[in-house]
Amino acid sequence: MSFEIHLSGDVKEAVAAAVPTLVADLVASGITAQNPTLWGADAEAESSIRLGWTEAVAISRPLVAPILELRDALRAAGVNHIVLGGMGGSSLAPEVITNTLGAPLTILDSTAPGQILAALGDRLETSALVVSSKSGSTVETDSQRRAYEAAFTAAGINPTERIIVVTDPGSPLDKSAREAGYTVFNADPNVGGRYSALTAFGLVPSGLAGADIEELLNEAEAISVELAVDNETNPGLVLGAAIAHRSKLGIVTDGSHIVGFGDWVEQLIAESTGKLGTGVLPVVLEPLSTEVTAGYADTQIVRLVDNAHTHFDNHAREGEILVSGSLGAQLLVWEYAVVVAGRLLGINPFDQPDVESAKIATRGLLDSRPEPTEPAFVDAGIEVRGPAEVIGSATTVREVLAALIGTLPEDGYFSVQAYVDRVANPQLQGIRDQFAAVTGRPVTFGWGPRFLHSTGQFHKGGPAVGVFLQITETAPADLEIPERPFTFGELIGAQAQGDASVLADHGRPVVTLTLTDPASTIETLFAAIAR
Ligand SMILES: O=P(O)(O)OC[C@H]1O[C@H](O)[C@H](O)[C@@H](O)[C@@H]1O
Repeated sequence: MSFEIHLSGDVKEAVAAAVPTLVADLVASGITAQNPTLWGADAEAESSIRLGWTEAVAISRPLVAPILELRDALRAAGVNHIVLGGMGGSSLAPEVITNTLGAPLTILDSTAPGQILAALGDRLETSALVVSSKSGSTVETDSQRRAYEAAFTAAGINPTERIIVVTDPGSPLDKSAREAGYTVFNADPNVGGRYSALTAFGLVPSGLAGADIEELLNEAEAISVELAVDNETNPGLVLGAAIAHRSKLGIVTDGSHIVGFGDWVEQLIAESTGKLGTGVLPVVLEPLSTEVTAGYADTQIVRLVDNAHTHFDNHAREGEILVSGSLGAQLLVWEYAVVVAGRLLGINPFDQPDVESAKIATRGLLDSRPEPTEPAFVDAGIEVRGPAEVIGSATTVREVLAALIGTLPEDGYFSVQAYVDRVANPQLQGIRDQFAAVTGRPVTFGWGPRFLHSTGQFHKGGPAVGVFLQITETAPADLEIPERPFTFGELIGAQAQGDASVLADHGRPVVTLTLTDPASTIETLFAAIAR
């Protein structure tokens, strides 16, 4: 079987109670037939143009041959390194696909100047860039394209031979890229970004990088009939009811062949469900994370394993969800499950009403260029900024972190948002485990600006129980964005500040720590998290 699910304990009971109604309401066949009325009248305008992913396998088949032809032509021209510029739904699927299938792909979903500089300095002579943007107007992706165009040109390489564009037909990027002479792949416009894994957005960069995309489509096809049938064992209905059971979902990869699934599914769940004050918070975890071993009443654990039934017999705990299956099947089952969960939660799983607010705040800051705010204090090279009611009389990072953690509500979560060069400072992610141990609550970690296109929607639109720690850096070097009035450093700075102001407008506590010398101050920061 290409997908298996195993349930036990109270989540099994919750699913048994919810699924018969979903079967009686013909939800599974309705999704497959692209019935836009399943999420209520308010969602209908959006859902009527967002269900194309249910037939993505059939629509994408004809793309396979041209992608493989281009891959071979690039290889013949000496290109041996594919870079992907794209955010959220335009890069998270290729990331999990290529990591799982062993095809090397450099993902550039950042505006951190150090990360852009490092990518530009890595095998430029033999690189090709895939620029992926559904809307064709995402500022990060546009900036990445500009940087590569300039770098290719400066190196004497014709950008039209090295830049490939994936976008919706008729987008601003579609028009400008065709005019510039780039190779363009159009995606199905009736599929939203986070549901686009099996469309051109998932397939073009993955196929160019060498992944077996035909097999991926076969894997998804193998589960599609099961997903369309209105019966109580339908995996989309069962998983959908299971993930809607609690307000937080800990996603644990535990011996699965799939690498990095959590980051892809995190966007799908957070953007689809986190709105109107409700939603399921995805928390990407490891088997030994505190959230898994401590077990919180509001946090459902789902384990991605390689055989759901034998794994349960051998390892898992009562009350967990276990899923196993091929990558192609997982992608499609989770897309069904999330829209089923959306129906159970009473929200529209196809919009992202709060993402725009951070973009507007960022644009405003880039236009008005306010004077930088002075830090409340500086401790050992770390500048501290935040609301007076949180900072209070604190004079050290340790004290301010304790004060911020003190604002966590009983049902809250702690969110770390690092607007930092992740390639140069990967160890910063380890801070998540430390906060999980000291807060006793679920902790999420996101690299900025990447997470703005993923969990950012939930932070603003979901239940108002998040507490936020921003970590920014004084980057060692900055980089111009060709023909733009701001640099990469100014852009990422405005993104952090813009999102902080929107979170504050939502009444959420946000403290910003700026590492003035990331290489040396990360250790200081780790030491400041009191145990
Ligand atoms: O593909 P693009 O249009 O560039 O969009 C990239 C991302 O932008 C926004 O943040 C949306 O909320 C995401 O759902 C989307 O994946």
